[in-house]
Amino acid sequence: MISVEGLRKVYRQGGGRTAREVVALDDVTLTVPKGEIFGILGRSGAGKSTLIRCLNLLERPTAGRVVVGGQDLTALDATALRQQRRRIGMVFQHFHLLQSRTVADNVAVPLEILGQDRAQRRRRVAELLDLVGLADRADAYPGQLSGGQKQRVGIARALAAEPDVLLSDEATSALDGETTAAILDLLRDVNARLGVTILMITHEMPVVKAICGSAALLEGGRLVEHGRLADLAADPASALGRALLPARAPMPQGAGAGVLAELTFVDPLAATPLLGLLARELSVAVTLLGGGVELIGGRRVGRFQVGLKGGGSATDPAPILSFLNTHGVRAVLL
Ligand SMILES: Nc1ncnc2c1ncn2[C@@H]1O[C@H](COP(=O)(O)OP(=O)(O)OP(=O)(O)O)[C@@H](O)[C@H]1O
Repeated sequence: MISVEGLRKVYRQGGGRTAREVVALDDVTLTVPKGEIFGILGRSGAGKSTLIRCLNLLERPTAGRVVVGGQDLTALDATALRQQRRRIGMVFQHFHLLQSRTVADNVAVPLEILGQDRAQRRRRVAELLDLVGLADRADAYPGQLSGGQKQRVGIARALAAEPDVLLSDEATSALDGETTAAILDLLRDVNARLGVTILMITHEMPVVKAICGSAALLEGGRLVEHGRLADLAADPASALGRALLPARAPMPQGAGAGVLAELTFVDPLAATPLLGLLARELSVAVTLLGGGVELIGGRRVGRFQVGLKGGGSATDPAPILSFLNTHGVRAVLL
């Protein structure tokens, strides 16, 4: 649904002699499949907002292509671009609602731009407010709403023109924990019911963990990693994976437990018999020292710290690690 190829954005900051160039995006290449909820993580200044503004061409990239639904946005003239932008809805951190308009009239803005008549607009607005759970607040003004309700209006407005893609720029960053969870539930529901592809920009890992199937990490304008959440979490070398499944409390010293290792696997139920196999085939005793199982990207991912003893492990753990790795368990020595 979204394909970004070699995206580069260079800003000029300052003027005259002190002018300097800032590379906000550097050769970013990314594909987001239809129906996916995709998270873009990164610290402040990593280039997240620039990426989202380049995705709908609010900002023109210095180089590279942005293809949405098969249409190369970077190749379009202004009129064609306005048409295509309707396929992309935007949700903002600070909502950007018109304070002098009611909830219903805020949601109707994109429909007015589309030229729909009053009856069509009224029908569609009622549908949208129902979808976001605000049917009873149609005549309220934004100033009379809570933050979570304002964001529901923002989401209804973003969906009004039936977009294929929703771009969410820190949509929950101004909300408390409970409200964040409710808004994420709503976005998940919108994704499941309408099939809208959602790209979420956030600096909060819990947001990604709660809702995304895949994610990417931006650092200094470069995309340093991306993939499916469960695969990232199962990869001990992945920075995103480490953040998804951080180390637990300090591990107790496994006195007499043998060589210490960390085992990571997707779907622990399928992997568990392997520990029995280790005992039978390599005569290795496995002592469980720590770890746990979490639901990440809709899949169960386990990470356990273990002691491995016997089977020659005291001197050479390589055969055990290689046995585990060939059976789909990522095993590293601690
Ligand atoms: N309009 C602009 N003019 C000049 N430089 C800019 C402009 N917009 C962004 N930048 C610079 O580009 C870099 C990336 O900024 P961007 O706002 O995309 O980061 P971000 O990851 O969204 O950060 P935050 O989470 O703080 O919003 C920063 O160094 C920033 O100073």
